Amino acid sequence: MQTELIQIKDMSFRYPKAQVDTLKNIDLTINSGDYIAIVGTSGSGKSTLLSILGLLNQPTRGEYLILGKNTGALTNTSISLLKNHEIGFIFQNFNILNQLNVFDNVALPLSYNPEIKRSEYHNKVSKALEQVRMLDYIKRLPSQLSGGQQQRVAIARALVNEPSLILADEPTGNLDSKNSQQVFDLLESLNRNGKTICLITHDQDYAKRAKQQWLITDGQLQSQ
Ligand SMILES: Nc1ncnc2c1ncn2[C@@H]1O[C@H](COP(=O)(O)OP(=O)(O)OP(=O)(O)O)[C@@H](O)[C@H]1O
Repeated sequence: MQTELIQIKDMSFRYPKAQVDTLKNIDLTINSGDYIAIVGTSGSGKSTLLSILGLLNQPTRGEYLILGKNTGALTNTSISLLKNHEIGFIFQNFNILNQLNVFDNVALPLSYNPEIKRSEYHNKVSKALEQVRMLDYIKRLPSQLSGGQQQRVAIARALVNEPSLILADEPTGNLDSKNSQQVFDLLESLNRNGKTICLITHDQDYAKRAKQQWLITDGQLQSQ
């Protein structure tokens, strides 16, 4: 049975000191197991919507619920915990730390999770690296990996806490077409295995590979 993971209700967002709303009256439901793509041109509001979904910004009006919890009613500490436990981020520029090896990069989100003991790190990191077929590279530094491999490490880091939702912001923006294919194949296989994915992209062709498409135009979201 599908459960409602994310509910956004009549939500608008305005940046401090801005004259107009960047996001306007958005309604969006994401169920567990969904794979949705949000497409839009530059400046349409994709990253802003992602910042709301990822709990980096709070709506100015309207509601954002995760697993039935109204995020507007939570303390900053609860928001941080929710972000760390329930959301895995994948960015265009990988955002992995060059001075840390693959193991330490993937383990990073675990260190913000007080419920996880150090003795559990190895199993959890190995499991995440196995899912992206990077276990053989566990001791390497990022500089010893290709761009595609670095992005797979970043995906493992997004998976390590077993979050409810994966948010992928232009995950192949810095990759060639072969590596991009591999990343999308990987996202699809994660989704087949039950992961809920929200992809943000300006690329219609990649968006079509998701199960559902939404278009954002000038801060307004509509189903495709
Ligand atoms: N910190 C900010 N303060 C004020 N306005 C902002 C801020 N960040 C973004 N904006 C504005 O909000 C609008 C949407 O920006 P956003 O970055 O969400 O678009 P985008 O669709 O992700 O664009 P791109 O594809 O170029 O990354 C733009 O008009 C932008 O100028």
